Amino acid sequence: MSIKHQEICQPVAKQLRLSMILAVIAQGMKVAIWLLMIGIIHQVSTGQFPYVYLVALLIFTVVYYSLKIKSHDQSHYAAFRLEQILRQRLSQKIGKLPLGDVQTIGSGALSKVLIDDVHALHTFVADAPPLKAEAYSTPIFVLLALAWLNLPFAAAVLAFSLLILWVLKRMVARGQLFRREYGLALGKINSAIIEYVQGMATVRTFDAGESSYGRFQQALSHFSQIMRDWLVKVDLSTRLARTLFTPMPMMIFLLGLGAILSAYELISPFTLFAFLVLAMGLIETMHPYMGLFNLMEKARASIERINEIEAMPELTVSQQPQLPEKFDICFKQVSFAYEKASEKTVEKKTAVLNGVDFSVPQNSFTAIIGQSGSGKSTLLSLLLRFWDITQGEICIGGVNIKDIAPDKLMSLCSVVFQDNFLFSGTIAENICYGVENVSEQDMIAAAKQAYLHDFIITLPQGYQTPVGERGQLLSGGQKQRLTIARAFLQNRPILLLDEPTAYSDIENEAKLMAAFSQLMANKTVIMVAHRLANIVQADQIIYLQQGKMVAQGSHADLLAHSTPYQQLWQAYQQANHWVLENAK
Ligand SMILES: Nc1ncnc2c1ncn2[C@@H]1O[C@H](COP(=O)(O)OP(=O)(O)OP(=O)(O)O)[C@@H](O)[C@H]1O
Repeated sequence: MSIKHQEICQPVAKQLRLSMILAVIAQGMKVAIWLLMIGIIHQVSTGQFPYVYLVALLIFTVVYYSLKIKSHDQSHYAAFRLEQILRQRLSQKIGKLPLGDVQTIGSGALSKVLIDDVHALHTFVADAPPLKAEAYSTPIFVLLALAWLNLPFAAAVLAFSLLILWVLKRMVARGQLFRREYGLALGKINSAIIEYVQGMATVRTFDAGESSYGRFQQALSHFSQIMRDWLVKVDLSTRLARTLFTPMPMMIFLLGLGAILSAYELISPFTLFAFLVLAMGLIETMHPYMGLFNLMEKARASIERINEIEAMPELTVSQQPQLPEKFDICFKQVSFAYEKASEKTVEKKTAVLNGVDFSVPQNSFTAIIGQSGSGKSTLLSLLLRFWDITQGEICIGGVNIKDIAPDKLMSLCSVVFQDNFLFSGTIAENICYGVENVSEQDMIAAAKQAYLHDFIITLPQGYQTPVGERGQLLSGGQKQRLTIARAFLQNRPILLLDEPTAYSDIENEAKLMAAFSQLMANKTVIMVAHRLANIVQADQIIYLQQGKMVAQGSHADLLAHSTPYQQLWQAYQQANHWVLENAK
């Protein structure tokens, strides 16, 4: 096992070592059993009854199988333990990563690591240690036994075995090259299938599946091409090596050499027979080596993916965390750029926010407006430390958010996003999520405040209705109002709203805004909004354009002094007028 394997198996290293020691002793027993069998035939051929040999054979066989089973038990138990340890370690690690990184990797890829890769490692850890012990120790035992029988003949067998190993190594190297290409081609097919199946609704609506299906077809023919190339380039050497790995070539070699040596009376016919039996065993022990190699190759990619996650930088946590006593918010010269894999250097990264500087007094209402992509949602993500800012400082109550423990920071903020994640529990569980000891009365009151109660009571199971996986049984607006009900229950000092009326119709929007004004009372509120009508009441409006602040002030201030805002307001009025005119 390579260094990488050893590192990842460290938590169960002791148990794996025990498994290997037991496997080595078992293999020693196995060679002893072969020697006993040869001895029995020798005694029978000389007219003696091999009492002692038979008893010894029986005992050795029982011990051999017991050790072998014990060795496999140890490695399998270790594999189960390691699987559990790795899943715990990885989920703890994911919990400490910046949320933005978690979103970038994606839930699909992360669950693949936690489920498939950890499972692949289980198979490797369960089977590789005994195989490794067998593959390396048996040839040594066999060669020692051969050397004991006849040293020069044993040296010849060793030379022939090394030749076979050399051929095998060459084959492995060629196979390795192919394996990489094979992996890449298989990856392409997989993503083409996932894209085709997951995006089925879009695929059917827009191109009747032709272009997506075309991509899948392309990946498939690329894969077939690689397989054809493999047949031409690699298959010949594979078959050659497989042939060498059968007992036949070794048998021919031994019989040829043995015939010559016994013609010169250098070995007896019985020694030749003993060599034939033992050398067959030697060939047999090389098979686990091939199995081991296959296992290692399969585990390698999984180990790399697990290591990648374990090596990711965690959200930095202050050694002396502080808890703010006030809840005003301050963005000081904040700049930020998303790090993309293709843009490793800071210079190359495109800034999403550039020198943003504003304060939100405690219990006031600040609205963030701006064109799509101007960085409004990013601003909220930065306050929650989904990502850490590149330059500047964000403070709550004068405390830098990096000095607030991440869980405490979260406990200060209620968040209502455009796309709200729900757990696959009931409506009641989702409303009360993250809030302890909620009475039914309080929960219903919160649902009423969020204009959700009337809908819930129309459902046959009421508050106990399951919301489905990720809340898919509820509409976008219902999900959003459920999150608003949760925010009512949480009653945290800071409220962050990202397009809170995105899913509502005109009637509900008015109701929601009324609900929000209740929710916002005595809280520091930042609301990202597209609909300007909802924010004319804001104490302060921040207008972002391409990551820069172009205006700051109340609606009245901005209308009086900010040209960009005046233009925006005019455009908004015209659009509303146009909607009303056309609706008549
Ligand atoms: N996770 C991410 N990784 C890389 N780039 C991102 C990520 N999220 C957003 N961006 C980019 O950052 C810029 C700002 O995005 P952001 O979502 O903050 O804008 P926004 O003003 O909220 O837009 P909208 O009004 O459309 O929601 C966009 O150019 C977007 O492409």
